[in-house]
Amino acid sequence: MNQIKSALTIAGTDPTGGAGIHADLKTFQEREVFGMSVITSAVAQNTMGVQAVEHMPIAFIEEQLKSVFDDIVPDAIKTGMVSSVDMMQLIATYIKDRPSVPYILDPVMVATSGDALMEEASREVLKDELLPLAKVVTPNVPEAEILINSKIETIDDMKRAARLIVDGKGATSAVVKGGHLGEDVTDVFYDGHEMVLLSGERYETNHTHGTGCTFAAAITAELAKGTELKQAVELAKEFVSAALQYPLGIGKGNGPTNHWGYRLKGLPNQKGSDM
Ligand SMILES: Nc1ncnc2c1ncn2[C@@H]1O[C@H](COP(=O)(O)OP(=O)(O)O)[C@@H](O)[C@H]1O
Ligand SMILES: Cc1ncc(COP(=O)(O)OP(=O)(O)O)c(N)n1
Repeated sequence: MNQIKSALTIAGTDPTGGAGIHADLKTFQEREVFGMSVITSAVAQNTMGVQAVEHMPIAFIEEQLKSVFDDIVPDAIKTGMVSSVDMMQLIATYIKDRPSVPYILDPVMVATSGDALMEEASREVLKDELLPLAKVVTPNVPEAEILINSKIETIDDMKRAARLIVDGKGATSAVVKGGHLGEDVTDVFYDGHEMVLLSGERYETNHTHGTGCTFAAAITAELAKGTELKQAVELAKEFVSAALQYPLGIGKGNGPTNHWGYRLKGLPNQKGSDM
C-alpha cells in the first residue's frame, strides 16, 4: 500500500471556514492529502471582515510544531498568516531543519477587507529569512509590490516582480497572482528558467474569501504528492478557478469559495479519474 502523503499548514483561523487554516485543510482533503495544522493566530473574522485577533504565545506555537514533527513529518509545509518577527524566526528553524520538504510561502499581509494580518515590522524578516527557503512564494499584486518595493500595473510588471523575487531574493520559484489586476486573472509563474503565464476566465463573483489560501494550499498538496512544480501550479490554478466558478452563495459579504467546485467540473483528482 502506498504511504498516504501529508501536508502541514502553519496559519491563522477563520471561524466562518473560508480562509486560513480551514481553507487549507479543506483543500488538502479535496486533493487527497492528509492535512495537519499549527495555529499562529486565532482570528475572529467572517465574510464581512476581521473583528478581532489573538496571537498564540510563541512557546505554544513551538509546542504545536513539536507535536507534529515528533510524530508525522509532513511531505510539504505551507505558511499563511504569520504575524510577528518571533513567529517567523521560529518557523524558519523548523523549515531549515528539513530542506528536502517543499515549503510554500503564501505571504499573507492584508485581508481583502483591508484588515492587517501581518505586522509591518515583520516584512523585512519575511523577505530575508522565509523567502529564500521557499520552493514557491505566492504573492497577490499588493503583496508583490511590498516584496519588491515597486508598483505593479501590467503583466510585464508582474514578470519583473517574479524575476526579482526569484533571482534577487532567492526563492526557488514565484507565482505572482493576478486576481487584483483589472479584468485579467493571469498569474505569472517563474522558476528561474521559465516564465509561464497561467491564464483563466474571470468569474464575476464576490465569493472570493480565501481564494489565495486555497490556491497556495492546492500547490502544497500537489508538491506533497510529488507532482512536478510547474504542473502543481497549473493544477492549483484549475482548482481555484473551479472553486470560484461554482459559488456556494453563503455569507453576507465576500463569501467563501467552493472547495469541491473542481468535482463539478470533472478535473482530475489524485487518481486521475473524473469525479
Ligand atoms: N474573479 C476571479 N475569477 C477567476 N479567477 C480568479 C478571480 N479572482 C482571483 N482569481 C484567481 O485566484 C487566485 C488568487 O488570486 P488573488 O485574488 O490575486 O489572490 P489573493 O486571494 O491572495 O488576494 C489566482 O489564481 C487568481 O488568478
Ligand atoms: C487567517 C487568515 N489567513 C489568510 C487570510 C487571507 O486570505 P486570502 O486567501 O488571501 O484572501 P481573502 O480572504 O483576504 O480574500 C485571511 N482572511 N485569514
